[in-house]
Amino acid sequence: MDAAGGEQLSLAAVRDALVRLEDSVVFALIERARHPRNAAAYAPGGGGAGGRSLVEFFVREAEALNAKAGHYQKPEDVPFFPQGLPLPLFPTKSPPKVLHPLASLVTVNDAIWKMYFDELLPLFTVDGDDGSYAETVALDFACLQVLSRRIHIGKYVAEVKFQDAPQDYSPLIQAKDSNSLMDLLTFKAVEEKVKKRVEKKARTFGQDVTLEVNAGKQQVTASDSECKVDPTVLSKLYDQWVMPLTKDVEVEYLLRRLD
Ligand SMILES: C=C(O[C@@H]1C=C(C(=O)O)C=C[C@H]1O)C(=O)O
Repeated sequence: MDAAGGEQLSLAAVRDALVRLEDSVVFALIERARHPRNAAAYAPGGGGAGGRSLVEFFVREAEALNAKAGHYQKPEDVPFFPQGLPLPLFPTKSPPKVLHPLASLVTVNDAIWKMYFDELLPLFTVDGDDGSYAETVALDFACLQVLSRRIHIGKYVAEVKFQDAPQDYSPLIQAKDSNSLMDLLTFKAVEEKVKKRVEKKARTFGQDVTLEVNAGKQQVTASDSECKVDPTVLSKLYDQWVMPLTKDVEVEYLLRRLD
């Protein structure tokens, strides 16, 4: 992962990459929240799209285009519909081989897809239909991609943790003890900070910036209901789904690490 320092992996560098991606996650949700739910974009489509919903049609087509351009070569860039993706049409540079070769098999995208549409979308979009279906699904794709990237960076997190303490991880991997691996790789104090920081980022990035001077201050702090995305949704997203799924990726990667 270039963002984590090329072939030189460290937990600090990987965590830095995760912190920067929080900005992208918050902005992607803010953009999608400009439109209401637009349920028609998720309903089964007509014959022209093989009965698929607009969102599925869009993501499949967008991933095919991305693949032709050379995307999905890195272990953290995982397509939602990998079956039958076209090959790159242009030369690609192989990413540094810092992970175990089986890393490419690890994907939790099905769970991310289900979480995003069934749980998350209703929390940060309002009921309604503004007819902007094409924009809506493009914004959904942006949200899905950034969430997936963030979560699959868990492969690098797991590799660094393994390299830092092979003597602790190896017996658990050999025993296929997923629960103990999960306990070993979990840092509760880090998770608490992540939740607080994403909530703060949503509160900061989600305000309208004005130049009006109010009571001597350049910018009045918005209440949560005035923010473009409810900041508590961000901490819930990370607490209930993003961090648990990242840790699932870590465990899945580690279970293959000695193969
Ligand atoms: C990613 C890490 O592993 C776990 C998952 C975290 C996350 O997804 O943010 C945070 C702490 C750990 O419990 C990490 O240690 O940084």
